Amino acid sequence: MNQDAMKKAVAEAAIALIKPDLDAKTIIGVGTGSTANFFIDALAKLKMDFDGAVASSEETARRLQHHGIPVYDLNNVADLEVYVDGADEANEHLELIKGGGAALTREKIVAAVARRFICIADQSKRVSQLGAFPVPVEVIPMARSHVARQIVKLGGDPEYREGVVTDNGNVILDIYNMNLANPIEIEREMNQIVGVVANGIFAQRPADILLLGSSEGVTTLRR
Ligand SMILES: O=C(CO)[C@H](O)[C@H](O)COP(=O)(O)O
Repeated sequence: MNQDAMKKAVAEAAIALIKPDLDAKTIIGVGTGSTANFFIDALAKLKMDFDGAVASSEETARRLQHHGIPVYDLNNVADLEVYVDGADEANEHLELIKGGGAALTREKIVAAVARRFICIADQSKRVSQLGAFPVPVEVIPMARSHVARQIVKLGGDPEYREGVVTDNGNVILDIYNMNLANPIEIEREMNQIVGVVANGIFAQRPADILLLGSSEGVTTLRR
């Protein structure tokens, strides 16, 4: 089974998981990336069974709308039953690194609001310790150098993601070699730096369910 087939399999497993709880009022939070795209395409087949979606990026909003799924502004949504999204890394505690697609801030906001966060990923994303994947940090453009210097003091090696502007008009620093033995602490410390909008460590709000695809099938991990 190739990687795309695994992504499709976990996307369909997420659909099977949420389907029994859908009703005409359900609004679903939808993530960003290639795995999330498989989820959106599968979700389209159920579009008569729920109300609509909140998107974690402009790209996801466009894909949902292309399928005829209504997209709501999160500010107008009181209750978000579930959020489904991919990840760049996931550990056994369902703590994640996200933001390879530069959508981490909106992803974090939607994950914070949702009652359940289902993470979908292929087996290659599973790690024993987070941190081989560089941690993306969304930064206010004028603070880029200041934030980079502060991150060096925390032990990381920041690299500016050239040419990328987020949906919020900001820039991304990718942080290499950060020691993430305690991801909650590093997530907090990076959030303290003036100019940081959000960082891609999802440890304070990890996933509730992780669906991992491998050639043997889909494994479900719960917190
Ligand atoms: O965090 C993300 C986007 O900001 C994605 O969920 C993450 O990069 C995984 O992407 P993919 O499913 O394409 O491997």
